[in-house]
Amino acid sequence: MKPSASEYDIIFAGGGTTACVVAGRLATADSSLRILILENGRSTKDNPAHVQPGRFIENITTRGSEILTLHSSKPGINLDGRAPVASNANCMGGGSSINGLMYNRAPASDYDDWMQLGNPGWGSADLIPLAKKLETYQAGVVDATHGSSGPIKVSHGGYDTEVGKDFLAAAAGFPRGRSFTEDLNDFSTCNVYGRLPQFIDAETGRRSDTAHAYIYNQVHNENLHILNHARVNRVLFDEEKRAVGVEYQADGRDGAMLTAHASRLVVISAGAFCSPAILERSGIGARDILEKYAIPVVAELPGVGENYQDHHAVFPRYLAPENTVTIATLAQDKDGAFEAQWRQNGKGLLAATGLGVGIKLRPNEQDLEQLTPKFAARWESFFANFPGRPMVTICPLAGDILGNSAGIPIYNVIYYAAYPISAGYVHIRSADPFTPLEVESALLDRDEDLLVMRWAYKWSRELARRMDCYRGETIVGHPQFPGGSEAKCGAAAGPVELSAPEIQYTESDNEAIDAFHRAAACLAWHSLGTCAMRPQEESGVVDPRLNVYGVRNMKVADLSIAPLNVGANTYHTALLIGEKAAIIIAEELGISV
Ligand SMILES: Cc1cc2nc3c(=O)[nH]c(=O)nc-3n(C[C@H](O)[C@H](O)[C@H](O)COP(=O)(O)OP(=O)(O)OC[C@H]3O[C@@H](n4cnc5c(N)ncnc54)[C@H](O)[C@@H]3O)c2cc1C
Repeated sequence: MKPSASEYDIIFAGGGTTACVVAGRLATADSSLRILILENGRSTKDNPAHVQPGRFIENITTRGSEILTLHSSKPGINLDGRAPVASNANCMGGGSSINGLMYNRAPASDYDDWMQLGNPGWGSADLIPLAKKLETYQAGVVDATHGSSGPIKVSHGGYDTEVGKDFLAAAAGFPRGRSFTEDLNDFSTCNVYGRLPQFIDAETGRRSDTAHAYIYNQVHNENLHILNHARVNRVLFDEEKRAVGVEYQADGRDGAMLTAHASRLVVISAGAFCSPAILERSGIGARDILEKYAIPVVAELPGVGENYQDHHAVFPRYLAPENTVTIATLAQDKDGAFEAQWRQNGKGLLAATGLGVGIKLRPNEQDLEQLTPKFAARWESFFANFPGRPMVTICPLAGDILGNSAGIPIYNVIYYAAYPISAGYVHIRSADPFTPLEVESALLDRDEDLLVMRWAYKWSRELARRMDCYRGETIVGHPQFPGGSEAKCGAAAGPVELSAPEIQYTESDNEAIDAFHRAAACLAWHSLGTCAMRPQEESGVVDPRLNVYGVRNMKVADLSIAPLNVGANTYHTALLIGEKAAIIIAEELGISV
């Protein structure tokens, strides 16, 4: 699967999550198609760092890691001048090769909204059959939405943590009127607790990423070529604005600038940060940005790089008893028992993530009071008539997402806002592909977004302190409540009673929570929206067949095409976009996938 020539039928700029689905489906359908995938990062094939689920925190917390590209955003207006860091995966398989493996499907109404924006074929009725097609569901009943023979494996992994069990037990006793479900991922269920499956193969305990599921299993196909450490600079056009190939740099900054030719199609699939950047370097974008960097205008599309969205997340830290098994326990496995077990039967802590239960939470009337009248307009227009839409997702992690080096057992009770209102942008700062991008994250820019986080903090803490494993809060990783406040954080001997009264927060406490969020909220690695699939006159970049407006033979296929946010972790939506893109391209090639 090495490049043998510079002539191809289809070239993919980026070999991430979505690209692997599309390229893999097309290569399977027609092995005579000459396909080239140019991926900036390394190969992930059978690399334990990528295939062992338990190592995901290690992947994302290792400083200076080659598999994560960091983007320093502009200081946020609601963040006391803090400049949040956004990041994307930088390796074959993209996010699917390094992410937290959490299987979380968005509500059907999100895709129906996409369709109503002028995108026929992208509604839930079109996409749910693809959700079935792409998966082998090992986490419960195969039914109307879950599949049994797709390439992506979904299970509960190889190890259930006590932290997860404690969370569900606390939820059962927490008197706030939410029940339980067997399936949080049927595209409509919301506001109930349950298990959240993971992208893990139940039989092997391996991560189910798109590089292994769609590409690496096609070694027999000599027409499917992968080039790693190849950074796409720009797309090349003929005089009729037909994309005819790409210019890319191999092996880093000092590598040679090469070209590869595509006779049929160039697919940009470099993710929400890098796809708009490739478009801009190719002369597609807002005129003033292109002219600023002396890039000849090929197509004037002011929407390129705009509409950047993510989820806003916080990871409060709670203390657990000394022998609590968390993901950090893997580091203490000096005799290699976890490794041996994983190799023997795909079970144990290496076949787990420490995640696995949670709730997609919506406010009831009592909660809406806490959200104050400022939130009323947003509630009425976006949530009230869509019962499948969560306001936040809350889930415990047996471990510390920020890396727990001190050896103290820690668990997080993570919450993230499912639909922040704030939206930012991503643009180039130079025609040079190695210059860092200009990113405006808009994290918590809107006061309504801060209100949602305040509510989520209180809710998640009430659950956390009822968990059997609760031994109090760490001081760092929580609001600094004023002296004498009932809400003050610190170590505790054990959990409160399930029926204990909830903490009553004062106005000063609320201010402390907001200050904490300004200082600690972060982007959730769920970036999307920067090459939006919308009508061109509404700042659209691609049409419903993913064609870039104003040029020919060029499509975008990744999460950048999402016109609106989705209320769930985004791997699943990337899979749907990949399956849909494969069908669209196959139709145009006259083959079937
Ligand atoms: C740390 C992390 C944790 C996450 N956890 C979860 C989770 O638990 N559950 C969930 O559902 N989702 C999760 N996500 C989100 C999910 O994985 C992503 O949204 C999804 O994988 C994005 O898919 P994509 O195809 O849009 O982009 P990507 O998968 O990011 O693919 C883009 C690819 O393009 C490559 N590239 C970029 N620029 C160039 C260039 N110039 N030339 C060549 N190649 C280039 C990149 O290296 C990358 O491989 C997580 C993401 C991250 C990063």
